[in-house]
Amino acid sequence: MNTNPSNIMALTSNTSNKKETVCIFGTGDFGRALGYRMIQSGYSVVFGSRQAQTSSLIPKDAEVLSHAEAAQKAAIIIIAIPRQHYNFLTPLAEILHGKVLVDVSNNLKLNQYSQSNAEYLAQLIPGAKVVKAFNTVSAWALQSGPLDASRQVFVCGDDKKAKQIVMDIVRALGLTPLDQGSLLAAQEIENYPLQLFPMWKFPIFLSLGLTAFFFFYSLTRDVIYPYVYENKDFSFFIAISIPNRICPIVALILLALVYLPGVLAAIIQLYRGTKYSRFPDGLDKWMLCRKQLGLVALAFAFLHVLYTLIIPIRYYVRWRMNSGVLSQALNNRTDPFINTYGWLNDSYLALGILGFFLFVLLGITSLPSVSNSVNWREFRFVQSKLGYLTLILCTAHTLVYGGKQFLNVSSYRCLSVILLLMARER
Ligand SMILES: NC(=O)C1=CN([C@@H]2O[C@H](COP(=O)(O)OP(=O)(O)OC[C@H]3O[C@@H](n4cnc5c(N)ncnc54)[C@H](OP(=O)(O)O)[C@@H]3O)[C@@H](O)[C@H]2O)C=CC1
Ligand SMILES: [Cu+2]
Repeated sequence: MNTNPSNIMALTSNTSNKKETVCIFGTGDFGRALGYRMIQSGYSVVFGSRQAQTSSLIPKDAEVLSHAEAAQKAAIIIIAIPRQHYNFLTPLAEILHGKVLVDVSNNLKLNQYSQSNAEYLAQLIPGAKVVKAFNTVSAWALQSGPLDASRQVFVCGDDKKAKQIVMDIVRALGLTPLDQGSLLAAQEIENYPLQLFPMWKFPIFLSLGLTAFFFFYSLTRDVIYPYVYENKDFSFFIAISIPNRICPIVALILLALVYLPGVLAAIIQLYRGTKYSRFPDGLDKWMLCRKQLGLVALAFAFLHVLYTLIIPIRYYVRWRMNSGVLSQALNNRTDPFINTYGWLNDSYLALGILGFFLFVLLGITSLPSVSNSVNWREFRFVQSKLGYLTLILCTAHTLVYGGKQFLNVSSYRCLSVILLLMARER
């Protein structure tokens, strides 16, 4: 066993170009990819395999030995073998005693086993120091260079020193280790690769739901009602007018939902009189996907801006403007200039511009490369103070636009269409 400080020194110092020997059990896709990458980074690699023969696929600078022989050559052993074959390790328990065992395995289903693979390994070889790592990088990403995929490697383990050694290897391979704590975190780490955009699911489904709701609401109000009661065909509203009504509303609701859980959490903390208790599960998950909620909201706000910018070139708008001018001319009348309208219109546009500007600023500061360059206090300042200001500006923008008229007309129109439908049913 040689996990003494001199070894750790050798691993961390960049001046020694020959780093220590690492053993990899299993010459499958992942074992080979990892071995290849390690050799490139200056490590000596020994493979432990069932057949001690070199195939052309195995990196040529690596030795291939039996499991027992290979294990004796290194203090760190990476187990690149699926969990269901782990029991072949039991006879090797004596050789593996005191060594750092790195579990890289993944499962096929979420929570496939009650115990995480890494904990199972630790239980099989009680004398070894098990560290979970590398399961979130693919063999493909390792071979094609780290820039192509996520560089983050989640690491967890009960032995601090062992974890440190593994994190240094991760760094030497050009990846970014993220310490996730003790081996208890392994279950969660093993579930990561099986999840599909876990943080995006809720924001995306929510925005789709809201979009559908407001679409039918606006359809009833602006297309079906005029068609039924005034026999006017405004179906072309579906292309721009209705989307441009949906986008700001959904953006505003989502943005409000970014800040609502923080308020709820504060209320819960005040009510409970302590901040040292867990939040309800739903609130916890909601808090965790706030960034994604905010980014989806920003996308909707962006669409709203685009839809608004093209208003002057729309045929319908130009036609309405022209016919307004014509009817004034024909009736020999001039509409007076109303100062209040000037103020209302300009202030609602100004609020919208400022709100959108701050919204974009919020989005930019949530990018990892930007948020890494500011400290926690600065980040908090931008994300909370600026966030609330954005929310206020955007809400004011919407209200000045004519929330009152909008709601009155809408509810009246929607209700009458619904009543008509019900009457038809009978
Ligand atoms: N492929 C990938 O992109 C990733 C894989 N992983 C994990 O890495 C591990 C290996 O995956 P991968 O390389 O793709 O799988 P492979 O099927 O390609 O290789 C598995 C290797 O395990 C060894 N093995 C198989 N059966 C036994 C057994 N009964 N006893 C002893 N050794 C056995 C074999 O090596 P040998 O013939 O040399 O004995 C075999 O090559 C898995 O746990 C997987 O979840 C994690 C992240 C990404
Ligand atoms: Cu607007």
